Amino acid sequence: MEMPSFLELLEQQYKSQLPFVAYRKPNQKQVKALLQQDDSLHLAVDFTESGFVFAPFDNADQTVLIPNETSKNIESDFEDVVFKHAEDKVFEVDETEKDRHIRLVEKGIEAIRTNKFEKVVLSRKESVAIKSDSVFKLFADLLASYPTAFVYCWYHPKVGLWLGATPETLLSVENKRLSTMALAGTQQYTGSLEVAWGVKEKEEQAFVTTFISDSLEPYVTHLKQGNVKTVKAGKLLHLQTSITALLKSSLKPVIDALHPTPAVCGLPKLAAKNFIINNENYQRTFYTGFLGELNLKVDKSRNRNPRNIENNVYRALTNATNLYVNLRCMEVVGSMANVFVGGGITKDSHAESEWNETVAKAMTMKKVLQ
Ligand SMILES: C=C(O[C@@H]1C=C(C(=O)O)C=C[C@H]1O)C(=O)O
Repeated sequence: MEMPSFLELLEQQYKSQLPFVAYRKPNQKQVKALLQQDDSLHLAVDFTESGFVFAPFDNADQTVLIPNETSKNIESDFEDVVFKHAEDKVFEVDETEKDRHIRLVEKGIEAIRTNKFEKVVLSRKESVAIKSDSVFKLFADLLASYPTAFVYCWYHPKVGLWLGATPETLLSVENKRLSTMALAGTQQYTGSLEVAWGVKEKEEQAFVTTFISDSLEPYVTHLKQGNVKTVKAGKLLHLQTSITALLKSSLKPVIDALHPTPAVCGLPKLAAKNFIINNENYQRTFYTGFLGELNLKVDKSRNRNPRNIENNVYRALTNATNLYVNLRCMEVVGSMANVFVGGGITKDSHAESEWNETVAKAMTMKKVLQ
């Protein structure tokens, strides 16, 4: 399907107030969408379901599912339209918000120094006016601006409308092959990937790697960790370690063990999570939750020519799950967008730098909103 017709179908679905998700996986051209045919709220309960999941930060809350079988599947190759952005606009600093975030970070550092936990990820929400006349233009702009991210637009009339371009995989499983990543540590990209990292960034990223490997251990075999490398996400750089393994259990216990990882919550998990819930002055809802394909059947046969009968007999249907952490995202409410941003706090954090980091992260979404 051509991109304009694809976007038109999404627009019709949205106008009819019916749930849908449109998404493109990192470094791919193909944009897919699931269009639900009624407005019921389906839930993923044990992760044996098939469809697209949208899970909140707090795993005590419900995970929404757009079921695969009963939804209409459409896809299109994204044509790279060039979007003209004004030179990065300088947004005015909201001094009240800055003070509030700095006080929150200082409280976090204090809690770490008095041994309440080792790391906590603290975040805030910022409301920004939407200049664009269509959310689908925003979506297309995100697709064009962030080719290496998982880019999505998700809607349910009973939940809301979210868009994002996340650099972080929570978990990918194809048949039994599992891959994930430990992503943390942030600095601005200034033209090179050859950069030095401070002790604070190296330590906070190492916390995430250790946690992920330890959490996976009971459920996998052949666990392997790659080297730590620098990766680019929009105008930011992060430290990343790839982790692979063979899954020997079902999905649910693995997801429960991983989510929320110390990349978005902290360590130990429960103490950090309680601190976040009691001290951030807003509800994260789906920010730092996860989203993506759950148990979708993908055709992995090498020869896709339908006339090649021999190959089709051996068509390899793979069961694939590809989940991403909901970062660099926004919730659209009327003509405003709530942009969500946070950063990892350790004993070596400086509150002012942490504020600046959230300002830089907010630009990922603000760039398409300006
Ligand atoms: C919490 C966010 O990002 C996470 C925190 C990072 C950090 O603290 O350096 C880096 C990448 C993400 O794992 C966010 O983008 O809001």
